[in-house]
Amino acid sequence: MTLLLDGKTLSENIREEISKRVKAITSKGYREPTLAVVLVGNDPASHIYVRNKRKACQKVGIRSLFYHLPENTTTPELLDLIAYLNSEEKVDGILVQLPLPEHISQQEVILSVSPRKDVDGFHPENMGKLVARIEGGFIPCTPLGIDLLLKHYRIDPKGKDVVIVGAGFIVGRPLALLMLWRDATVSVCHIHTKDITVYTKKADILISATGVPHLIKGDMIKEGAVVIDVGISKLGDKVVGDVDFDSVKHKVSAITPVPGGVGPMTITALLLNTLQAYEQNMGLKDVGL
Ligand SMILES: Nc1nc2c(c(=O)[nH]1)N[C@@H](CN(C=O)c1ccc(C(=O)N[C@@H](CCC(=O)O)C(=O)O)cc1)CN2
Ligand SMILES: [Mg+2]
Repeated sequence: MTLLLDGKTLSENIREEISKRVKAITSKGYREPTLAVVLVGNDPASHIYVRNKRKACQKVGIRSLFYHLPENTTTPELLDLIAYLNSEEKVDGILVQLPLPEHISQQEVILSVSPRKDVDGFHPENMGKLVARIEGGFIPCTPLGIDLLLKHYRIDPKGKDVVIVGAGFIVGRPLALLMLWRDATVSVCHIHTKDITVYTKKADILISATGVPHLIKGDMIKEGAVVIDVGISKLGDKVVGDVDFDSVKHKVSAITPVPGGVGPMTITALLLNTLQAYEQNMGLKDVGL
């Protein structure tokens, strides 16, 4: 029997808990948590993700402020906005949707967000905490969502061979650090890997985050492996992942669907990070809340 790792239902349950926590705090007279969402340009997928994030915020009682800047925004203009949001006491979290237009320096933008408001966990201070295994930083949303999904289904990466396909900044690299934190033996494959099948075939837990539709086929996988599919691509009208679900599903012990697996967990992790930013900003733990 193959276990379907249902990120949609788990997300709904966690969001319910977040909503209860927000209600409990605001009913004591505290203001609501606030997330500033920044979108530059008109990438259609980014528009959808931002809309979904804002809807999710609204449902759990997090206020979201939306800053939609034109495609031709310059790096200094964007940095000015971020400096303002950093200084605003009532803004707990700042999220700059990626990818940014080519002419904007992603590096400068990431460095400019205050580490205490960096709910995406992209600032080097937060990435550094991931390297050093220091609690209390922000963990990037997709890696955190995957970690929560594995925990929920009692899949412990400790001592396992975890193979990550894709070494991107948003998922692959921070996920490798998080899986090391969880005591897994981690391999990361990328565009220059000679033969990814050598690695995928030995994975106890295989996580693919490439955006190449149906890259991972059944004959590339070890019998009984756990497969986590981070990819989201369009094939015609269908949303598909990196994993060729039909050829893989009978061979594995557990697998995430696309949609409804990692995607919703990414947004749930953002809500959790925003709640964490709010609680730290308001000093709620100091007053016993
Ligand atoms: N600042 C950030 N930018 C980006 C991030 C991020 O974490 N922070 N991640 C990705 C995109 N992303 C969130 O921003 C994201 C992608 C997909 C989903 C999702 O729920 N997917 C659905 C399917 C969606 C569909 O039908 O098209 C699913 O898997 O069920 C959520 C978030 C890049 N940018
Ligand atoms: Mg999914």
